[in-house]
Amino acid sequence: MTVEAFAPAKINLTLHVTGRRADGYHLLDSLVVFADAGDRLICAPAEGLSLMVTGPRAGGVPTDGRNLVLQAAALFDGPGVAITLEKNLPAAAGIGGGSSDAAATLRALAALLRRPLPAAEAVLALGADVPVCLCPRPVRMRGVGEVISAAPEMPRMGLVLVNPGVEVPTPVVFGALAEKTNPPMPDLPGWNTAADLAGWLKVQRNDLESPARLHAPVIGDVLEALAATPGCLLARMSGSGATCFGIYGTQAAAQNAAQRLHGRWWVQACAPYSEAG
Ligand SMILES: C[C@](O)(CO)[C@H](O)COP(=O)(O)OP(=O)(O)OC[C@H]1O[C@@H](n2ccc(N)nc2=O)[C@H](O)[C@@H]1O
Ligand SMILES: Nc1ncnc2c1ncn2[C@@H]1O[C@H](COP(=O)(O)OP(=O)(O)OP(=O)(O)O)[C@@H](O)[C@H]1O
Repeated sequence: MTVEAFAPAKINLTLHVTGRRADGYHLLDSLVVFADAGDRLICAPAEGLSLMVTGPRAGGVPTDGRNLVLQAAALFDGPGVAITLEKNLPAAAGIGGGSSDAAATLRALAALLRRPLPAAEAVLALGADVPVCLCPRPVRMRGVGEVISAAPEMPRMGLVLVNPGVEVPTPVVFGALAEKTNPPMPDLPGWNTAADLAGWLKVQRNDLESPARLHAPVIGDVLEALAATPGCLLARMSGSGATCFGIYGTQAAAQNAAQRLHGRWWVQACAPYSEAG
C-alpha cells in the first residue's frame, strides 16, 4: 500500500505578536488559512526509513536528518518506509513548507502504519507551526502555535502568493521585533465576501512585517507590486516572510494578477483549501 498526503501552504492572514514566554518563544494570535498549492508526499512500505526530495523547489532542501519529514517520521520509532517529497513551495518562506511537510508525514504514517498520531508535545517540538498544519483548515492560532480553535469559513476568493527568493530565517525576524507585546485580534466576526474579509483584515496586522522588511527590503517591492494588480483587495506578508499574499474577489482575478507578476519572482495563484474531517 502507498499513502499520499498533501502538504498545503500555510498563510497567516494576520499575525499579532502578543507577548514573550520566559523561554524566548513568542505568544501569537493569528488567523491561519491554507492554500490549494503545496508539497506532496508519497509513503511506501520499505526495509528502512529513507527520503528522496524531488520537484521544482527541491534544490537546497536537506535530505538528511535536518529535514522535518525525517524528524516527523522518527516519532514512529524507526518505521520501514520510503518517503518521496515533491517540493513545490519555496523553503524558509513564511508559508510553513517544512512544517506542513512534517504534519503531512505524521498523517500519512499514521494511516500507513495504522498507528495514532504522536503526542501533542512531540508534534509541537517539531516546530511551532506543525500543530496547526495537522488539520489544514481556517483556524485561529494562539499560544506559541499550539492553541488552535476553528475560525469562520472563508468566503469565496482568489489568492496569489509571491516569494522574492530571499530566505528569511524565522529566529532573525522574531529577534528584530522591537515591541513584543501588542494587542491581540478582536473576536472573529465571519465574512460573507472577500471584500468583507479584506476590509476586516486591513485593521489587523502582521507584526513581523516590519522586522522582516529590515532583513529583506524586497518585501516592500513585493507588497507594492501585489497591491498594484487589478482587483487586489489586500496585500500582506505571511508568517515571518518573505512570501506575501494578495486577496482577490475571484479566482479569475487572482489568475490574472499572477500572470502580470510572473517573471522575476515565484508566483502562485491559488484558492483557500480546507481538509474535511
Ligand atoms: C512565524 C510563524 O510561521 C507563524 O505561523 C511560526 O510561529 C513559526 O513557526 P516555525 O517556523 O515552525 O517555528 P520553530 O521552528 O518552532 O521556531 C523557529 C524559531 O522561531 C522563533 N519562534 C517561533 C515560534 C514562536 N511562537 N515564537 C518564536 O520566537 C524562535 O526563535 C524559534 O527558535
Ligand atoms: N521539508 C522541508 N522543506 C523545506 N525546508 C526544510 C524542510 N525540512 C527542513 N527544512 C529546513 O528548514 C528551514 C526553514 O524552512 P521552512 O520551509 O520550514 O520555512 P519557515 O519559513 O520556517 O516556515 P514558517 O516560518 O512559515 O513555518 C529551511 O531553510 C530548510 O533548511
